[in-house]
Amino acid sequence: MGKLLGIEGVNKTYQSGLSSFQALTDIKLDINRGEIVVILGPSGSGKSTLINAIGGIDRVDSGTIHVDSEDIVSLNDNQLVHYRREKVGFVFQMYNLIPNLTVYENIELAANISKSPLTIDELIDAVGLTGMANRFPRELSGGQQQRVSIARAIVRKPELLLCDEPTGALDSKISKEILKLIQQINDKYNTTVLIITHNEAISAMADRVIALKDGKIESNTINKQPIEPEGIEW
Ligand SMILES: Nc1ncnc2c1ncn2[C@@H]1O[C@H](COP(=O)(O)OP(=O)(O)OP(=O)(O)O)[C@@H](O)[C@H]1O
Repeated sequence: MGKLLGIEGVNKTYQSGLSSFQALTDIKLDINRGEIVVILGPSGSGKSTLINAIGGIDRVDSGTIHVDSEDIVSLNDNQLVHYRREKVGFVFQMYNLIPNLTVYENIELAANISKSPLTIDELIDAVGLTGMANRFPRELSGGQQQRVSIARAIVRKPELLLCDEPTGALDSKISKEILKLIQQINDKYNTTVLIITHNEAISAMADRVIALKDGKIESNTINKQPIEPEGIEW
């Protein structure tokens, strides 16, 4: 399998006015290529801060974050843009689709900044949206919108798919379908997947479960028998 991500000694403090808040403390974490990792923790535990640092959206104060052999902490802003375009796909709780673009065009926008994107029509089929290429986001259900956002995230074939509460706005049945799609993508493209959630049930489908508490890693557990998302007891 081999290591994809190596995090060492990462700290992050937010300043607001005169007060400061330490959101991440001495994070150390290795993740292998092709793993599905669930990052669990209560609100405020630092999950988004950690995933945003891994995705090159946000900067940390100290430490190293190696993706392949490159330490992204040492990259300048332009290099970081390049890193995000080449290696990272993001999925958020609220889909963040562009309302006046169709399904096809939302995905195309992301494809356009890649040298060799996946074929959009094939991808629309693969995420279960056959026949919906010309619909606008408002003509889709929440689950369907999340499928578009997943297609948009993977059209550039990223090594890392970072999902921040991907099922936070969906009911349990649709959530399982979305998690199933994420698992299929992991299988098909060997994409390494990080899923942030406060829903402990989702950890049943993970290869590795990281528990965060007060900005620290409380546990890092290998799940020897990950289950299919449809079997998750919500
Ligand atoms: N830009 C910011 N400025 C100041 N404090 C921040 C900022 N962003 C996050 N924080 C604080 O850092 C802590 C960790 O936030 P983070 O969003 O990483 O937590 P989380 O585990 O993702 O929480 P949630 O599940 O609610 O999204 C929180 O206490 C939050 O208030």
